[in-house]
Amino acid sequence: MTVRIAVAGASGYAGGEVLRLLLSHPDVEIGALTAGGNAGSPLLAHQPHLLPLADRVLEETTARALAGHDVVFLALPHGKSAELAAQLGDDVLVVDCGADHRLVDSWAWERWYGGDHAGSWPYGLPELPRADGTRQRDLLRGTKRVAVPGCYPTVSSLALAPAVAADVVEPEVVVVAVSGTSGAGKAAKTNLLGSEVMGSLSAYGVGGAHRHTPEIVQNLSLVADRPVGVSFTPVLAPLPRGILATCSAQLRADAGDVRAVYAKAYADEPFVHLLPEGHWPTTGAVLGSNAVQLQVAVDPDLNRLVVVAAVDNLTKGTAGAAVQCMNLALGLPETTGLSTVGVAP
Ligand SMILES: NC(=O)C1=CN([C@@H]2O[C@H](COP(=O)(O)OP(=O)(O)OC[C@H]3O[C@@H](n4cnc5c(N)ncnc54)[C@H](OP(=O)(O)O)[C@@H]3O)[C@@H](O)[C@H]2O)C=CC1
Ligand SMILES: CC(=O)N[C@@H](CCC(=O)OP(=O)(O)O)C(=O)O
Repeated sequence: MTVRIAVAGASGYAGGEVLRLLLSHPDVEIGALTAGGNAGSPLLAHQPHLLPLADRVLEETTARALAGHDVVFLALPHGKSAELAAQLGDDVLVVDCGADHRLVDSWAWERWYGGDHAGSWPYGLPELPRADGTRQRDLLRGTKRVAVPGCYPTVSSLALAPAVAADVVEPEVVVVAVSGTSGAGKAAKTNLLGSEVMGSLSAYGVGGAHRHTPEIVQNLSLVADRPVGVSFTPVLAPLPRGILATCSAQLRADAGDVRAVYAKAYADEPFVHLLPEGHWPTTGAVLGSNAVQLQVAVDPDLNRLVVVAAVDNLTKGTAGAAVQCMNLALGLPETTGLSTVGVAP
């Protein structure tokens, strides 16, 4: 089977990573590549690493340019996907890397993003356990629409889901996650341009103010089948890629062997790995791979669970998840075109 794909937002970080992965995917032929203001310029001017596509010129992002493809990846700024997606046929698989279709509740969309809610699509975190004992991947098989998760919700939901699902922690969790700058996208922002970010770490969206808070709440509440409170603090770090999340929650008195809970939860998952005891996740180890590395510890003085998790924000945090979900939706082996091997050093 060969599927013809288009990428809207091909000049950006997420679109570029989708293309990097798809260039190694055996079942894909790359069709239209579109952009916003950079339409008309060569792809190579924006993605110098994508040499096999050196002859490609970016087109304007329109439904017409994206028509005639089996799969369309949308890697556009928030709020730009919904209108475009509505113009793409129901028979086309649309994989949206943006936030437009992630949140189920309209009030949450309006509070955190503003404007009209476009409705929710099947959420693209295949490994997420559901309260009924199934996994989220069951909702992705054969779907024609996928809402790819945000990068912070991916890593923190996977870090906490086993403990929440097994009901071994109190339903109030704390996440502090350090991210590389590519998470913010290419669009120039003065605080990302160099001097301010290099050699410095800075927290932002503090005090429950980041728009990923409701997404993490939504995921963990789905896992628990009851409301879960989330205190989330993101931190910007001077590195191009990667997120390291430190997540914690109060253990119940009778929690038992939490490590065994994690080992069982992810035993059959190809991309989520509980590291052997004594090893700790690092962003460097998952660079360019679709892997999530986890390690768990119990603070005996506080009886608190601490989970450390690492992902590459552009791979499992966006484009890798997008390709993984495409595989599921098309009935291909879930791991096709995706690696769990990072780049070191
Ligand atoms: N970066 C990350 O780690 C993650 C990103 N995402 C999501 O992926 C999406 C893309 O993010 P990212 O690649 O980082 O962002 P970038 O800023 O790097 O890229 C944005 C892309 O969208 C295009 N674009 C911008 N405005 C318009 C417009 N009005 N009409 C058509 N195209 C437009 C840009 O084209 P041009 O070059 O012409 O301006 C560019 O191709 C976002 O929704 C983001 O939330 C999700 C998870 C993680
Ligand atoms: C470092 C940084 O700025 N990160 C981004 C999150 C990127 C991401 O995954 O999320 P979306 O797809 O929801 O944009 C932020 O905090 O807004």
